Amino acid sequence: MALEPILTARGLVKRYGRVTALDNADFDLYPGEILAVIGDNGAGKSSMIKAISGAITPDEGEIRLEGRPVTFRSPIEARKAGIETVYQNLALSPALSIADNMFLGREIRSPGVMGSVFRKLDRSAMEKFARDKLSELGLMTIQNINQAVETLSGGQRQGVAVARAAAFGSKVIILDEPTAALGVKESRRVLELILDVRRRGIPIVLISHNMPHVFEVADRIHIHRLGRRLTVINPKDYTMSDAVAFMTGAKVPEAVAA
Ligand SMILES: Nc1ncnc2c1ncn2[C@@H]1O[C@H](COP(=O)(O)OP(=O)(O)OP(=O)(O)O)[C@@H](O)[C@H]1O
Repeated sequence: MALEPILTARGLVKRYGRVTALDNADFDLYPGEILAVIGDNGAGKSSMIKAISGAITPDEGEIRLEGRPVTFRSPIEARKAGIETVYQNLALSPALSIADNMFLGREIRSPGVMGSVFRKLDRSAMEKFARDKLSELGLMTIQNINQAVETLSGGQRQGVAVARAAAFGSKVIILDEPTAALGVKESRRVLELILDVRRRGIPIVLISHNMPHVFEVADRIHIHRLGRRLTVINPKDYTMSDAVAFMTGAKVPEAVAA
């Protein structure tokens, strides 16, 4: 295991009225790893990820990126710090092209006054960047980057979203159920993409209910239960049914029982 975690959370609390979504939750992500986050419905996985990615502000607790305390007031602030999140609903704009989608909200402007004053986009620079990023990740099966995203398959869309995250997420990529809506072949492609991203040295947080996918790619599995981290397991040491039993409370991991 690498030395120091790149991203940590300690004692996160988030209440919605009388519901406690996060109840003293801890989290650690190490450099270069794929960390799966699993848990029953309502366990607080999304709330934890939202806190880490700036989508909600926790009531209590501390988040550190590379050892330094951070407070994200919005997802944009988290992104600026290098944390990219791909949500299940993707936030791609179907009618726009692949290249445009790669740059939503951070378009490259033309040099000089045309860009700074007239906000003219540097299309060729954006297309080149999109093509480079997609081919780096082996996604150039998408032939035409000026193609509208609505003409792509679900797996290709997920690919564009992951490529975008990988292109800009300089430090951490968070994927929320990236294979949930996909068929077998497309899921496979996305899993390969996740492994490619890890090979390039970027750590990934993978929230998933799909145990085979989790066990296939994760280096460690964070099990969330009743608003907090129950334990972290190595997928080599446990079976999928152990993981599900821990998640639902049917079994208690030895470390926790002790
Ligand atoms: N905006 C909100 N308002 C009120 N309650 C909320 C809100 N967001 C989450 N909750 C509640 O907080 C708890 C944790 O929800 P969260 O979405 O974090 O769980 P989850 O583990 O991601 O679940 P799932 O796997 O079903 O997506 C749930 O009881 C949920 O109903």
